[in-house]
Amino acid sequence: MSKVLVSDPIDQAGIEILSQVAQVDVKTGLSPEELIQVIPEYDALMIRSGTRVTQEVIEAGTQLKIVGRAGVGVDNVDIPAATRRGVVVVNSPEGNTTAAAEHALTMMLSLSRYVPEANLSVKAGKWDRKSFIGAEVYKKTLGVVGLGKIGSHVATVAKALGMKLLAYDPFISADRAEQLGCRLVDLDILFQEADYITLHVPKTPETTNLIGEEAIAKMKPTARIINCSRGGIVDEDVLAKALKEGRIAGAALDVFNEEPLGESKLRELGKEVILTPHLGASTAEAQVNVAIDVAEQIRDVLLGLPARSAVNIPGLNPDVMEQLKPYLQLAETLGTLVGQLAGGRVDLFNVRLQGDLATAQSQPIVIASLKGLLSKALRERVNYVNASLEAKERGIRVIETKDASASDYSGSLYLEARGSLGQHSVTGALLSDGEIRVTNLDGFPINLPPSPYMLFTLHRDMPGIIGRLGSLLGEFNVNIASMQVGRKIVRGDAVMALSLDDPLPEGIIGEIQRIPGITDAYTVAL
Ligand SMILES: NC(=O)C1=CN([C@@H]2O[C@H](COP(=O)(O)OP(=O)(O)OC[C@H]3O[C@@H](n4cnc5c(N)ncnc54)[C@H](O)[C@@H]3O)[C@@H](O)[C@H]2O)C=CC1
Ligand SMILES: O=C(O)CCC(=O)C(=O)O
Repeated sequence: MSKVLVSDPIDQAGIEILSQVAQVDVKTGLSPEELIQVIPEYDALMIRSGTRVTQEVIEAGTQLKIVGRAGVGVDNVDIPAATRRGVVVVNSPEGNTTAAAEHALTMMLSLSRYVPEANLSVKAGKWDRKSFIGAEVYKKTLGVVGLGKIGSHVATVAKALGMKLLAYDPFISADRAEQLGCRLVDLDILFQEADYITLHVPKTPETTNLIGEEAIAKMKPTARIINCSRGGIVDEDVLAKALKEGRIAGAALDVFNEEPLGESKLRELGKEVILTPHLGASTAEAQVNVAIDVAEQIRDVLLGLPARSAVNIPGLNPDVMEQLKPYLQLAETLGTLVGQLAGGRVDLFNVRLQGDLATAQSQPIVIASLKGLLSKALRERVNYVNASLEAKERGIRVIETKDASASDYSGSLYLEARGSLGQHSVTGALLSDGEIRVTNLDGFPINLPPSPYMLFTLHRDMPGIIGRLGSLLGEFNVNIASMQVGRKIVRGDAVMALSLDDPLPEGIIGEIQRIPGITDAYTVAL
């Protein structure tokens, strides 16, 4: 039975799903050393933002197949290290969107009306109304930095509050911004015009210290900043100084460079600052959503099924994956076949989607073909996550093309590989019942269902060869399941493709190659 380690607090709904397929151990609060010590036992790791999944953790996790982040941000996981090791990393891209957006809006309104400080004052026995004269957000300008899922929800609600909206997001179209009632502007204009600036971006080299000295210098003295995205996007020392000097009016932060927040000048400030301990996703609803979403994906991956929100399998949209599943199997089978025909050290790999298949998204099919191509060399180490990276690191040049006109079947896949045994090609298609057929080998038309053991020969089309090969296999006690001959012209070059019930014994290939008329022979094990 698989074993899952849950190393951060996760809703019980997630634990129940995992328990259907695995032994689940909940061990929260592990030190980095303790995590490295226990991780070799586990097939899956489920985390929130508390656990850092470093390269050391990934490398120690020799059984690890999947890391599930019950939330959005995966900046606490070393994705390149996971990808290199073929470990799938999944998250819950939408489970806490509403919670995080509502927290940002709560921060904005609380900051405007000094709610936290006023509350403390009443609880301390005071009745001070003069110190808490706030500001209305109605008709004020909100600058949304990052108009993704959370930023869009914030914009929608802020619009209903009567705010004017500016947005900065280099990856969002002006049309999309307009639909949300936002004017898409440059960052400088947003900084200059906004009364409130709310950040909803991932932490990247471009967004690190986005709010620093230069940005603050452009802001109005009445500007207020809200950060419920990631620590480090705001330079905390610069912010504390600007607030102390009254260069901006306020800030509300949920996330920090170091968490838990240690010593910080921000703690010394008054009602103009609100600090919360990374509570954006902390609603009962969001925690159920993310736990279920991620636990289901871990369960599926442990059962050998694809994950719907893998962050390190590029471009594999879940719906597209579902439609393409039979073709992924075809691609992997043909990749394995052509990889063995071409031998090791493949340096060029052509993938051509033909006929109806030419309209499909090619990337998953290329990845599946590469997985097959590398399967002999890398065995179970190669998977959908690392196939492209492994191919790149081996110097394999991958060329993908599409040809809608070139197919006998409604859709087919052509793969060609150049390796130590020369250049070889295979074409394959799916029958109406989903069965795979190899329809062409090195330019020779055939019609062969793939089987675990196969033998291919290149020979002259002349009488007696098939008989001699059959007798030789018989002598070695190898049973032939099916056989196909492909030729372009009578008595010209031809290929023979045999499905075998048994693996070929050592040394037989040399004997096959010595049969007069046979110029080459290859074995393939799928
Ligand atoms: N405080 C909390 O508890 C929570 C924090 N988050 C964080 O909130 C952030 C946003 O999450 P989502 O909206 O779900 O992500 P998302 O991926 O839907 O949106 C992010 C947006 O940022 C944009 N973006 C990327 N680089 C940018 C740049 N240099 N400048 C401007 N825009 C840029 C992207 O185009 C995208 O539209 C993430 O950092 C996530 O980790 C998410 C959930 C809870
Ligand atoms: O797990 C949490 O509470 C943090 C959520 C978060 O920051 C995220 O989903 O990116």
